[in-house]
Amino acid sequence: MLDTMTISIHPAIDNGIKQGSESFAGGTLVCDCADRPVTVQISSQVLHNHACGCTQCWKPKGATFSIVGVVPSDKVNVTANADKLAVVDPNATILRHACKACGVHMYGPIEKDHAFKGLSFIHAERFREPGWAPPGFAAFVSSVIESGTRPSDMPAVRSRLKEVGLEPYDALNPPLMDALATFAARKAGTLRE
Ligand SMILES: N[C@@H](CCC(=O)N[C@@H](CS)C(=O)NCC(=O)O)C(=O)O
Ligand SMILES: [Zn+2]
Ligand SMILES: [Zn+2]
Repeated sequence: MLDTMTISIHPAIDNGIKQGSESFAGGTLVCDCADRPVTVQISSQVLHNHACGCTQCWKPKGATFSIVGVVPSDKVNVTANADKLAVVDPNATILRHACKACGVHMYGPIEKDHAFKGLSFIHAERFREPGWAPPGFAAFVSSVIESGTRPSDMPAVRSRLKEVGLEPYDALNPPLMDALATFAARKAGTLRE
């Protein structure tokens, strides 16, 4: 079993999670291309930022988790080299727009009928500017097994997440799970206010 100190979660988490700034109200997301990088202007702080262990979210090379959060979709504007963007999977709930050259996911709106419709998923580590809200929990933790983490290492992964203050969940955290269930109950006509 891996020692908790040797477990790598994500570079921006392993080396100490940086605090956000109260006054941060957005900035520019940049892809990894040296030539003609895609830039996306975000006019909002990132909300519900978290570590995600799923196989679908973009992560930097060597990372076990992604760092992902949301902003209102009307706060997202592609400002350069939009021609390099393509949707990774048009059938997914999150329409992840990735740079075709470097692979970085720049923004992923939810446009279908869904509790999170109108929000776009972004990777705040791609902001040029500091001050973005740090991740506050870890989601889809068990899913890291699907990208090659040994099942026997999962206790160490969860211990390390707790050690750095990110409560591990195997889906989303309780407030977001409640939002999904509230949406489902409203649709089913079973919601009690
Ligand atoms: N175990 C699956 C979980 C995938 C999953 O459900 N991801 C979540 C967190 S990002 C989701 O909301 N996906 C919606 C989507 O990918 O559009 C995997 O790792 O691929
Ligand atoms: Zn790129
Ligand atoms: Zn994910």
